[in-house]
Amino acid sequence: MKTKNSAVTIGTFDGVHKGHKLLIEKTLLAAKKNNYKSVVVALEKPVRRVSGVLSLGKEKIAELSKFPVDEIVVLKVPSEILLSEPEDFFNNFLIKFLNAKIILCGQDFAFGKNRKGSAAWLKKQPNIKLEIINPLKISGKQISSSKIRALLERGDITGANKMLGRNYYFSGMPFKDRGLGAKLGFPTVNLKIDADKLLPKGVFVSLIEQNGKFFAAVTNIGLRPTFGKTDALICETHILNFSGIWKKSKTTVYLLKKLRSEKKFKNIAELKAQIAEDTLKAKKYFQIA
Ligand SMILES: Cc1cc2nc3c(=O)[nH]c(=O)nc-3n(C[C@H](O)[C@H](O)[C@H](O)COP(=O)(O)O)c2cc1C
Ligand SMILES: Nc1ncnc2c1ncn2[C@@H]1O[C@H](COP(=O)(O)OP(=O)(O)O)[C@@H](O)[C@H]1O
Repeated sequence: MKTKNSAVTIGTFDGVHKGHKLLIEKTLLAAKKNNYKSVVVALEKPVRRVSGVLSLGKEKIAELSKFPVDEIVVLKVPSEILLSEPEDFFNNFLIKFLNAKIILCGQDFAFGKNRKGSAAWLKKQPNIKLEIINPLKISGKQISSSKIRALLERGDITGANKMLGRNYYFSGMPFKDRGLGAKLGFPTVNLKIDADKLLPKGVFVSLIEQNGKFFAAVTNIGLRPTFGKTDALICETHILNFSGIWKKSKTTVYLLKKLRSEKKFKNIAELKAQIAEDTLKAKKYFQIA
């Protein structure tokens, strides 16, 4: 049986940012106008090595599922289909499998061996309409996943959130650490986060969520240099006005604003005073006492 014709958008969609949103909305519109089904083809992760991803596979699917698209297809990276000649990908996957009639993509999208299947290449193929979407700009700056990654690496969470059109988040399971936080007067929820996820360093105003419940908080992402530097980045969150027990189930942290960079303090008293100040600033941000 022949499946319904489709309007297809293809991309890596790392972060599912505001530019991606525009691309998906245009795909939905094209599908509606022509009575086609709407399809998003997303690469599981960037083909080229990156310092960390904005969205892990599951997060990407969750973000893409917020749009009323008919179908989401996730392609493994690397996969045979992505490494094949662009003709194979085009004929077997896009035309025969998806019945694509319209393809929408960003200027720089390319698939197939040696990135031969570029937008220019697609334009030359018969029986297909190609719509290239110009990159969306914010205050004159082009939105892109690599730009957002660079902003996060600089700790510019405000800039990154603007381009994402949402607050940057990450999830993990809480784990028990050395118990120093409570002794310090600031207990923290420590999260184990997938090593592929990009984490900005610093102290942030944040929201912490578990089972749909959100709490105002402060989060430190760093190496804790004052207490004997750790090898890998640690992520710890002190919840404002909370003194219960945080359950050992999936927890998500949303970063709202950077307060400062992490630093090595001369002694515990100085670190304690600084965390007290961070906490006060976060309370002011949320307008809570
Ligand atoms: C808001 C906040 C800011 C922090 N800032 C720093 C910092 O600048 N330098 C540092 O060495 N540790 C910092 N820490 C980490 C503390 O050293 C950490 O909470 C303490 O070591 C507790 O460790 P534990 O998880 O083993 O109990 C910060 C923690 C929080 C919650
Ligand atoms: N305000 C709070 N913010 C974060 N965790 C809190 C808070 N109040 C109580 N807790 C509890 O304290 C635990 C962390 O205590 P802490 O001494 O920092 O231990 P750890 O060494 O595991 O970081 C949390 O897992 C949580 O159950």
